[in-house]
Parts: sequence; C-alpha cells; structure tokens
Amino acid sequence: MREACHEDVITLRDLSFAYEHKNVLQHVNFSIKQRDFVGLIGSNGAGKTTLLRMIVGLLKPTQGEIHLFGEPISQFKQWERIGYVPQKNSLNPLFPATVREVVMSGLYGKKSLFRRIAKSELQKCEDALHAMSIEDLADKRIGQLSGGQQQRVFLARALINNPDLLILDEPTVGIDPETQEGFFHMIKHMHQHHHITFLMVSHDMDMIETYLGTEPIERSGKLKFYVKHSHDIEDCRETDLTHSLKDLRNKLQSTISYT
Ligand SMILES: Nc1ncnc2c1ncn2[C@@H]1O[C@H](COP(=O)(O)OP(=O)(O)OP(=O)(O)O)[C@@H](O)[C@H]1O
Repeated sequence: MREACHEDVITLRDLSFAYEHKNVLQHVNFSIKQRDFVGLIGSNGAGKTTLLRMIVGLLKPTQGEIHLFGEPISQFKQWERIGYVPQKNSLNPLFPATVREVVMSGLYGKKSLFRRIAKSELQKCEDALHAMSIEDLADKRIGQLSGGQQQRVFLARALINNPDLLILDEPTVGIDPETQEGFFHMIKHMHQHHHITFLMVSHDMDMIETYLGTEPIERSGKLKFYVKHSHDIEDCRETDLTHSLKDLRNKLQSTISYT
C-alpha cells in the first residue's frame, strides 16, 4: 500500500535546456511531492514536452539537476515506478503492433525484449486492458484505432506496472469532449483513490482550474505549474486499481458516452 507522505517525487534544480543554441528552458526550479497532482501549462513552444522528456531520461539537461524519488536521475533505476504517456502526435500511426503488444511493452522497461514472459505479467496486461475497458481491442492493430481508443491503450501501457508517478503529455488532444470528460473523471479518480502522483501537460484550462484552482503555484519563464496537494483531497480511501476503475467505468457508461 502506498503511504501518504511528503517525499519529493520529482525535484528540478536550476534546470536549463537548449536545442543546439536555442534556449528553451532556463533555470527551472520546482518540486513535486508524493500524491500531488501537477498541471503544467504554457503556450506552444514553451518547453513543456522538452521538460517531460528530460524527466523521463530521454533528453539530458544542458544545466542543472533532476532527482527522481530522491535519487539523481543518472543513478535512478526504478523506471517501473514511472508511467509516461507521450503526446499523441509524436506516435507513428503505422506502428505494426497489436494493442496487447503495446500494453505489454510497458513491462519491459530496460530489460530484454526476448526473455520469457511470465504468467503473472500476462495477468498484469489483462488487468490493465480491463481497467481501461479495451479488452475487446486487444488483438487489433494500434494504428486501426480511433484517437480516444489509442490514448486508452497508452494509458493502459503506462499503468501496467502499477506506477507511483504518471506523466501525461496532453492526453486528450484530438479527443471529443465527452470522451475527454470521462478521461478526466478517470484520472481524478486514480489520483484520489490510488495515491498516484500526476504530472500532466494540458491546454484544457477548464479542467485545470476546476481541479487545481485558478492560480498557478509557481511560474518559470513561460511555464506555469498548478498543483493539488494530497492533503487537499477530501476522500482518499485506497481501493484496488483494477476493480475500482471497473466500477467507475460502469458508472460512467450509465451517465456519459465513454468511448
Ligand atoms: N528536436 C528538436 N530540435 C530543435 N528544436 C526543437 C526540437 N524539439 C522541440 N524544439 C523546439 O523547442 C521549443 C520547445 O518545444 P516543446 O515541444 O518542448 O514545446 P511545448 O511547450 O511542448 O509546445 P506545444 O504546446 O506546442 O506542444 C519549440 O520552439 C520547438 O520548436
């Protein structure tokens, strides 16, 4: 069971980044504590995706430090604690994998792709498919799915390790408003009941202001950080992720369209 505490999950110290000679981020300082929900806002080109890519180790800062769960990123090895859903438009729609293969790939991390897959790992995959209500899509090619369905596949992939931290880069871009609403219900539920820490880039100011308040807690250049801390959550009972999401899914299906 995850404990509510004040451990820093992400610490950014004096972080700067430049692509060749173009400065994108300068002297960013911010920390995210366990079970915070952080909304990262900024105009196009402000450096939001660049920041997320540094946090998940895909880009190296030009200057400054990143700590993950208290460890310098260069020494951090527990990548299964972090689920990352990149921006939809950075994916290749012709990728020739099935939904199940994409979700399973979330388990591999930095381990070999060619090792034997254990029964327990197959079960984790089925649970993640089930939680996102996409069991019936498991054998379809990812490229054949709608934008909303693809986002659920990538969320299932990010959830397969039961992560402590979920990093989402504009998860609802290109998705219709009703599906967006269902999606936000779901991630709020995951935040409140599953003690997951969230870092989410979004342009949806309605959702950000409704859940995280109207004032950013921190500004850095063109970036604004909106935060809901764990102690602001009224009801934070923890329940089993798969079953709880199934319940939520049933409730949502009876009120709004969720596909
Ligand atoms: N691989 C790259 N090489 C050079 N410049 C890049 C590269 N990727 C991004 N940039 C530039 O860096 C800046 C920040 O890009 P980034 O994608 O981080 O912005 P963003 O805030 O996520 O924008 P958006 O809201 O449009 O997704 C932009 O000016 C972009 O053109």
